[in-house]
Amino acid sequence: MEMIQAEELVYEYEKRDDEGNVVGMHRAVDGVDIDVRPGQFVAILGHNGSGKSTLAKHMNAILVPTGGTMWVNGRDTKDPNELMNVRQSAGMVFQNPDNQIIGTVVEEDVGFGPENLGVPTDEIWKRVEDSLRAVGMLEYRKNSPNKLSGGQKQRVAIAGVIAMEPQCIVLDEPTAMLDPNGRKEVLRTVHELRKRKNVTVILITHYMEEVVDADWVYVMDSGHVVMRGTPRQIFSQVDELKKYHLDVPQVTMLAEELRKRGMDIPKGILHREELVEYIMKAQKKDA
Ligand SMILES: Nc1ncnc2c1ncn2[C@@H]1O[C@H](COP(=O)(O)OP(=O)(O)OP(=O)(O)O)[C@@H](O)[C@H]1O
Repeated sequence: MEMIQAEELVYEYEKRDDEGNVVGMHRAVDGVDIDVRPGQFVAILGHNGSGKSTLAKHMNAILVPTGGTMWVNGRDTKDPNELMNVRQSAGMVFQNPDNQIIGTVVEEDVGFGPENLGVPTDEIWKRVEDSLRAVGMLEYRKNSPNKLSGGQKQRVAIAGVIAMEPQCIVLDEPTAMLDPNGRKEVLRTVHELRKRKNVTVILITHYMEEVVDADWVYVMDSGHVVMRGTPRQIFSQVDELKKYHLDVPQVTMLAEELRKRGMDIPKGILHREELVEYIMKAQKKDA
């Protein structure tokens, strides 16, 4: 069974005038099909306003479709009886860590989720410890979240989500407000989590570098999925991506430049080491 499945998903927001009267509808997601299998790392790319957040909010029933269907762990999110199950299956991490952290002490904050689920107290403490360890924040358990860096706060927010033991974690531009170090920290944490807990990860981002290790990539534009494939397939299509106002990772761009100038390098290079190998080979051939 798929972990996340959308079929012909449509979501329309109401457009309102200054007085608050509904003056029309705006279709933010327009007939989207996606499939995410358990344990996969799937990335969703798209420039501002392409509908990524609206789609993400369907994955734990913050929004329910106005057309089509979203299943989370096999459950239709439109069914009110499944709400708890859906919310427990897929945890969400948002852009701004300040809006997600409510506790005044780190460990208390991480414990809120399981507490709300009615988890017994000693089990809560076990989960808090385990989750903080998984994101590398255990030594900060007694700290006040206010004093942490953006990256650390975001890792606490992630710990708060995994303490609820979801099978799937949806991260909606979790690094958008972070400096380069914070971004690296959070990304490393997400990858560690996948390895240790085998959770399904859905990462919404517009940083191309964050996508190279994904199993599958969806590109969105104007509410539609316009490209889908492995990172290599997606980043081989530099011109197509430009059409959707997206770049390719720097290393892919550099490889593309060299390829255009006649060096024997294939399309869709994703890793620096790969590029170095090809350059070395090309040099040897010339020598
Ligand atoms: N609450 C809302 N009410 C009305 N329109 C909205 C609302 N939220 C988003 N929209 C509109 O829906 C479209 C898709 O927005 P969405 O936030 O899903 O895109 P996004 O790809 O996540 O963008 P970003 O990268 O800026 O977060 C945009 O045109 C946006 O203006």
